Amino acid sequence: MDKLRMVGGTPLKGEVVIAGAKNAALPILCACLLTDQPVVLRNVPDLQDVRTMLKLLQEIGVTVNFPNASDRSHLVLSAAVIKSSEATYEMVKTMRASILVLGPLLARMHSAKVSLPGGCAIGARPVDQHIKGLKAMGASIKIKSGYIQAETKPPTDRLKGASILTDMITVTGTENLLMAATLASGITILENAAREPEVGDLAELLVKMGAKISGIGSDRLVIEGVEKLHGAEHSVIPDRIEAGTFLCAVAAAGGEVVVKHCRPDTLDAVMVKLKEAGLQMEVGPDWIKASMQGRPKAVSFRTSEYPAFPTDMQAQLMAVNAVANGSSMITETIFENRFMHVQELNRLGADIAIEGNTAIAQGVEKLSGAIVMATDLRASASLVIAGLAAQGETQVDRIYHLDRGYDRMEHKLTLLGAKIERIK
Ligand SMILES: CC(=O)N[C@H]1[C@@H](OP(=O)(O)OP(=O)(O)OC[C@H]2O[C@@H](n3ccc(=O)[nH]c3=O)[C@H](O)[C@@H]2O)O[C@H](CO)[C@@H](O)[C@@H]1O
Ligand SMILES: C=C(OP(=O)(O)O)C(=O)O
Repeated sequence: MDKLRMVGGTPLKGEVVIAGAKNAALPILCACLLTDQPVVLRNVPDLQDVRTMLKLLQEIGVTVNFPNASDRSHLVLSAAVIKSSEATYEMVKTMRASILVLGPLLARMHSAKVSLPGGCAIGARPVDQHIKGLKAMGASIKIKSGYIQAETKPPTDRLKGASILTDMITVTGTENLLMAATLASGITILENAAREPEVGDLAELLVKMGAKISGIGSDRLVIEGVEKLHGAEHSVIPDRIEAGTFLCAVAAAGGEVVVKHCRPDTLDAVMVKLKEAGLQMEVGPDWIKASMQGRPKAVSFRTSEYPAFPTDMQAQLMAVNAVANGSSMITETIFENRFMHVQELNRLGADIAIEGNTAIAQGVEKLSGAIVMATDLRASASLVIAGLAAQGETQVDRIYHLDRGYDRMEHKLTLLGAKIERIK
């Protein structure tokens, strides 16, 4: 198992180029199942979850081509032939986003068998709203032997448009239902839809493929189903979480970094908090120049759905608070168990206590390097940030979690002057 070893204390300096968003790329890759024509994608991040999704799509019958061998971000996918409508437990257990094949497969093939994802480190994460929505669209769904078995009925076999109000805001739930609705007969209204930019990016691609969607970016999506979608070209939006992670690294370790090829307009809530923490930022159309002198100030925050502060940035900003001047309260409202990084940050000398869904951090002047263990994707990022700010050597174990969602993070940090290396 790979590890990251770093020696902290060096301020970061230089430029970092942000990759395409994992959470936009994953549903977008699944959208290619909705058409028998090729879909051309650019700015796809080269990370483990994308490789897993491509493997799953290939098992289903999708052909995947990289037109330029040296550029893994440019892909052509063709789902001309679907040979299987199944996502096995083996695939789904390594990546929950595999559930995103359910809506497109059901819409196009009229049946799908997808393993139930089950819980994971950050929470139970049920998919009941995906199932409820597809049932409202006329699908018959059984849960058998750990699998969601879904089908639509003759004579037309098409899903039917429906008005769907989800019990809570769900990102992949909205995406699954949105994709399914594009090929349904009639009009689907998704109320309480997730407004995350990644949902909007998927919707933009679907429109390019011939889907009729209005309300993109709002919490009410109206989809008029069409009989067929066609091929399209699309560039995945930049990853706001990767950009935010690098901004937090500068806030914690100090220095001056230009975060390039990002979308500052998708980072408002994160930038407000980092500004409060003392990070100086100059913002351009697709870049943020961030600089930090001295210690950050502690900032309290709570996670919530977009456009509020993202849960996927909670651990990274907590690492900043760990070395900040003062104390902060961090409330996690999306996932019930997303504080696994706290005990590892404390192993580095942080002073953070948990009370229910709130973490109370007393900033310390210096963290000291130690061996720590990554428990999930963003927890790993927070440990790397803390390790960069700590005195001495830190080793982060189990970075396969980090590799799921970051495109060569240690390489990008090395270019910024960090003393970091991967140990195989
Ligand atoms: C691949 C992807 O895009 N992952 C993101 C997506 O995950 P994901 O789409 O899985 O997260 P959701 O938005 O669905 O989850 C939000 C909350 O709703 C609950 N829920 C969700 C669906 C459902 O059917 N029933 C239910 O109870 C979840 O357990 C959670 O408490 O959004 C999360 C919240 O922004 C992010 O942290 C993840 O990075
Ligand atoms: C929780 C995350 O991803 P996933 O939903 O794929 O587990 C994340 O990106 O932080």
